[in-house]
This record gives sequence, C-alpha cells and structure tokens, in this order.
Amino acid sequence: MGASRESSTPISTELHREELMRHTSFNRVFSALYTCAISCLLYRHINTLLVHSNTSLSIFLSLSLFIADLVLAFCWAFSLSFRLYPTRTHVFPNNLEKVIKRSEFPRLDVFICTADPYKEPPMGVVNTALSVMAYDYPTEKLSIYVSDDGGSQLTLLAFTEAARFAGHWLPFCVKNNLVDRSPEAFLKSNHPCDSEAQNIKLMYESLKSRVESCVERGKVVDEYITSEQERQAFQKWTQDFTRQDHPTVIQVLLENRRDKDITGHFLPNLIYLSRQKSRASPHHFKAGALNTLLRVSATMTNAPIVLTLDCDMFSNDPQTPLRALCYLSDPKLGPTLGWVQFPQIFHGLNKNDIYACEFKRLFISNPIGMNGLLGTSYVGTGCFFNRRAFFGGPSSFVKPELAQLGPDHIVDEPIGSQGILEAAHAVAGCDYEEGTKWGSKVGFKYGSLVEDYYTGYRLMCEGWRSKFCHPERPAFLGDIPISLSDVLNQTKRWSVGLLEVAFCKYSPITFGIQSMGLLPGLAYAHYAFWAIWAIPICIYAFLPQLALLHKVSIFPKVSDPWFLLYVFLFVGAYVQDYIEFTLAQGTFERWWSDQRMWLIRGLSSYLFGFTEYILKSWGISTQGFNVTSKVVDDEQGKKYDQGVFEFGVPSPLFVPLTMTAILNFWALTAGIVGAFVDANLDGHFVQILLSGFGVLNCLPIYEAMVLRSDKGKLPTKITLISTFLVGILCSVSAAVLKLSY
Ligand SMILES: O=c1ccn([C@@H]2O[C@H](COP(=O)(O)OP(=O)(O)O[C@H]3O[C@H](CO)[C@@H](O)[C@H](O)[C@H]3O)[C@@H](O)[C@H]2O)c(=O)[nH]1
Ligand SMILES: [Mn+2]
Repeated sequence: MGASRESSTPISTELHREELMRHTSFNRVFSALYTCAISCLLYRHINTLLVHSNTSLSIFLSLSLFIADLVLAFCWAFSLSFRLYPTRTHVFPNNLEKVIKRSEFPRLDVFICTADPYKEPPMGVVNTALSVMAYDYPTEKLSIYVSDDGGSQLTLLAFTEAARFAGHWLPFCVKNNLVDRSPEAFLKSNHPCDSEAQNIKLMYESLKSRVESCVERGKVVDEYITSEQERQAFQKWTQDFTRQDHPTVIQVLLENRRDKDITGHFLPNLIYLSRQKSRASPHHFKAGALNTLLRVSATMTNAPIVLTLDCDMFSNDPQTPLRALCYLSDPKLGPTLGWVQFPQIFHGLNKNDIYACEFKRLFISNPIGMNGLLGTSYVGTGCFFNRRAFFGGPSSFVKPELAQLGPDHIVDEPIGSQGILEAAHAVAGCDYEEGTKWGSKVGFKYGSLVEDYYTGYRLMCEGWRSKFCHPERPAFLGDIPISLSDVLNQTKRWSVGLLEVAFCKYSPITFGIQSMGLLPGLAYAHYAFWAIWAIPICIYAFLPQLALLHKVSIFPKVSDPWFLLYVFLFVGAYVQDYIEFTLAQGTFERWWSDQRMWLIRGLSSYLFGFTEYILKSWGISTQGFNVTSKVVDDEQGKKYDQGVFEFGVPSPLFVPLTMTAILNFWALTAGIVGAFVDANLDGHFVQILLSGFGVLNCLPIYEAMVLRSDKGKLPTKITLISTFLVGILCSVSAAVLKLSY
C-alpha cells in the first residue's frame, strides 16, 4: 500500500500517507479459519436440533444455544469489516505551508455543545473553549460558537469572564509556545513558575472562583456584571425563563475586527448561543443544537470548515487544525471528503480503567479498520467537517430554504451588526425548522439518540468519504463518567439510539450495504446491532448454570471431539481480542476490565436498551438524551482512582448483574460438589468452567455485595431483589424439568 510513498510524489510537499497495518495478513488467515469453525458449530447445532432433540426440553435447550451462537456469529461477521483492511494514517503538518499559504487557510467555525450547568460545570466548558481559541491558526479565520441547551446565565457569565481572560491567555500561550492550552491542563502541568505564569494563574483562579461561587448560588451575582451591555444580556433571564421555555439568546462576546488581546493582536470571534426553546416544539437534543449552530454560524461567518466539540473535550494540541487541513486542503481528496475524525481519548482514567471507558475498539481500532474502506464514522466530537457535506451528496447539492444558509454564501458584514444579529435570531427560533429539510435532507440527521453515528452513516451513504487522523499526541482529551450507573446509562442511551438506526428504513444491513457496499455496510451494522450482544451474553450467563444446578449436561463431554471445537472458538476469540487490544497499546489489566465490562454491559445496558427501544417504538416510553455527568465529587473521585466499583444508587440496571453473580456462584459450588459426588466431571466440565468464568468476572460484585460498607456498596435492596429472582428462576426451571420427565 502506501500509494503516496511512490517516487512521483515529492516528499517535501507530502501531506499525508496511509499504510496497511502489518498484522493484516494474519487477520485474514485467522478470519478464514474461524469462519470454518463457526460453520461447523452451526452445523452441529442444526443437526442436534433436527435429529437429536425429541423432548420439548431438549428442543428448548438446543434452540437457545443455537440462537446464542447464531447471534455471536452475526456479531463476528459484522466485525470482520474492521479486520480486513486496517489502515494507519500519518499527516505532515510541517509541509502544509509549502502547499497552501497561511493567509489562504480556510476559515474555521468551532461548535461547542453544552446542555446543563450542573452536570457540565461551566468552567469545564470555558476550558474547552479557551483551548481551541488558542489554536495555532490565524485568529481572523477562527470563530468559536458555544451552544447552551441548558439556557443558563451561569454559562453565559462564565463566558463573559472567559472573553476577558482570553485577551491575556492567548498571547501568553503564543509567547511561551505552550502545548497545554486549556488553562486547567496548563496549571496541572510542570510549567515554569515565573512571575508572568504566576500572574496568569492568579487571574484564572479569581475567574474560576467567581464563576463557581455563582454556580453554587445558582444565579449570577450583580457585582460580577461590569458593563451595560452585559446587564442587558442577563436581563433576558426573566421570571418566565426556564430551560424548556425561553427566547433565543445570542451574545457576541468577542468580535474579531473589534477586540484585541493585550499585545494588540485581534482575538477570534466568540459567540454565546442559547436557541429558543418551547415545550410545544421538539428540539431534537444535540442534533437540534448542532443544526441551529450550522444556521447561526452561516449567518455570521459561514466558514467552509466546521469543528464539532463536546463541552468536555478540550484541545490537547494546538496544531490539530493543521493536521485536519493536511486532508481537507488536499485537492486530490477534495470533492468527496466529508470529514476528518480524531479519536475520542480520555484523561483521568484509573490505572486498570475498571469501567472500560477508554473504548479502545470503538474509538481507535475500529476506525483504523474503517479507514481502509470508505472512511471512519463520525463520533460526535473532535471532527472537522466540510460544511458542504451537510447540504446533500457531493454531486447532488440540496439547497437550504434560505440561500443565505448555503455553504457558498459569503458574509460581508461584521458579526455584531444589527442585520446579522436579526438574521441569526430568526434562524435560531424553535419553530424555524417546521416545513424545512433540516434534520432529514440538510444538516445533522434526526431520528436517533446517537445523532453522531446516524449523521455520519447517512452522509457516507450519500457519497461522502472520511479520514481518521490519529496523531501520537492526543488531539483532544475528554472526561469519563466515574460511577457505574452513569457508565451503564450512557451505553444504554447509545444502545437505544443504535437500535433506532438498525430498524429504521435506512438500516445498514439493507440500505447501507446497497449504497456503500458490503464491508462498510457491515461495519455500520456492527454498531447498529450492538445491543444484540445482550442475547448470547444473557443466555450464557443463566442457561448453562441453571442446567448445571439440575445436573443437566448441555455441552459436549471433554472426551468428545466437538469439545475441541468449543475450545478453539472460545480461546481463539479471546486471544485474538487480547492481541488486538495490546497492539493498540493496551495492558493486560485493562483488557481484562474491557472484557468484563463487555459482559456487564450485555447484562445491563444492552438488555435494558433493547427493552427501552421496544417500549419506545410502541410509544410507551419516551427515552430522551440523558446527559452524562462530568462532575467529580471528591470522595467518589478518590474511590475511582483506587479502582473500586461505585454502585451506590439502587439502579434496576444492577439487578440482572447481581442475579448473574449469585447464580454463577451457586452453580459453581454445586458443580464442583457434584463432580465429586456423582463423578461426572466429564459431562459437566464446560458448564463448571463457564460458571467459574462468571464468578471470576463477578468478583467486584461479591465484594460490593458482602464485604463493603461504604456509600458505593451494592444497595441491600438490589441484593434482596436479585436473590429472590434467582430463587424464582431455580424453582421454575426445576418445575419445568420435572414436567418434561
Ligand atoms: O440536549 C442536548 C443533549 C446533549 N447535548 C450535548 O451533547 C454532548 C454529548 O453529551 P454527553 O452526555 O457527554 O454524551 P456522551 O454519551 O458522553 O457522548 C457520546 O455520545 C453522544 C451521542 O449519544 C454524542 O453526541 C457524543 O458526541 C459522544 O461523545 C454534550 O456536549 C452535551 O452538552 C446537547 O447539546 N443538547
Ligand atoms: Mn461525553
């Protein structure tokens, strides 16, 4: 591979390079072998089902095991798409200015989304904004838009303060050539403590304490409002102003041609936006916020490149836009390149990443795999878009209802002018989208709780391509949830959103494969059907154990040749998984957490996600976008750093987990005792092994159930309910067993 390495490309102007990963041929051989093994297993299942199952019990057992393995086989087939063409990319930002002059760099609009000042502390949002305002990019080309779906004056206050601080912070970053351009990250780093740094630190800390004191009080204190203009802005928060019902607030906090930093250089644009909300109109959560941002920015700056960021993803490398430009400004890729995605990488993970929030596969390995196909999916943050991608396919332009919102429109008035502000307010109204193509043909797509995945998928079906850019130094760093219930609720929301895509008329297995081809379609199907993991995981967590308790043997004996097939399939999958994980710089401990959390998610997030999706499609439940908390309370934070599971709240999500822990422990004990008493180790070996594996994975649950007494232990209520339910399961299965004899 590595076509661009050919001698015809002069190295000095090379902007990017791709190479197939070295282990690809191994992957392909192993995949072929594994496919054969799976086929054998499915053949055996069908054979057992048709020939050897004659009682209703044995039909039930064989059918369940068949379904479990069939689903596993599907999941495995989907994931093949990531393994056949894994392609790494390299970019050379140092060559950029040889190809395109700095003065000709395209303008860049940055969108930062926030939705709740209490779950997403305003100081965090401010740090994210400052880190991108300080990008190593011509400031006159840079505009930062902050979308506040929380409609909070606290966030606006934080940003009026931040705008003032930016005048000191930006020149400080440039002068000292900092790489940590989020003030919080800078203060935590080993920086030189000269008087200038000391000064900046004091300034930042006083800003922070003002903002945090207001957050604590829940309102903006008068003494912090310093100008008439600010006073007018805060007056919009009247008595009737609520988060769900309020007028649009647009505040130009910094204007490029007007505001200068302390060294006399112009500052980038900084705009606060809280779109109009009304209980009567749907707001479509983040997708709605992003579409409003697209329109408002179109009236103000309309940059051809758009960066979307979550409020907790601060920039960790000021060169990032230059890296993105290595692709976006390459005329060879130009016409169909829709976006350049950087991975989501997180800071603050504990040593073993107990909740597997790193999502190495989701955010790193799989994108590398998709990179060799049509390009990686959009993951909601850290993504540079070609604005044109939101208006139809590369060769089928879809006009927005106002020409002014189109990607070619040129804004020629200052952003603070009356005309511009009026236009911006008009397109931020809550009824604006009624009768337009926004959300269907134009902009971010509505219809799924994972608007990022769905939008990227639909754009790719329209013909857009993408690139994954994975530099050595993480481009962005994000926060992770640190309590188990937050973690599981997050993946539950994803499961619901993904299922919405799986079963809509644009399902990846039908529409996707048709419009993108087999492998990219399978890659998207892998995500869409993510939650079906719940089926095999639940079956394997309960069925063999219940059977073992009643001394029913359901797997081949150790002496049976089919036993070897099971060993190969299990060990093969686990070893391959381990190798892939460590190839992506993972440790053994983190891999163990990762596989454990996969099982835990299967028994909670995926299972509940499935149920909620069904209820939602029947119109019974209306699951919305539950924002993940980014607040770290000290005690919880300390626990997390020690690597202790935090249960705490009595969430129903914990019930199937606890049931699994109890049942597996019981089955293992009974199995071992039985092996001695009945001397039938041979027949029950696989089931004993499975129960043992279950117990091993449930160790933190036993600990939280019986050994701990702190606030994060498993609530007694959950233990009692689970024990009761396991009791019922056992009695029911005993009764069924009796009936069938
Ligand atoms: O009504 C809403 C809800 C959320 N958000 C913003 O959306 C972002 C993501 O929300 P978060 O609670 O952090 O969700 P996560 O599950 O952590 O996010 C992942 O999954 C989301 C889709 O479910 C994607 O949008 C994100 O980019 C992706 O990082 C945050 O910046 C929120 O402020 C809004 O702007 N409006
Ligand atoms: Mn998040």
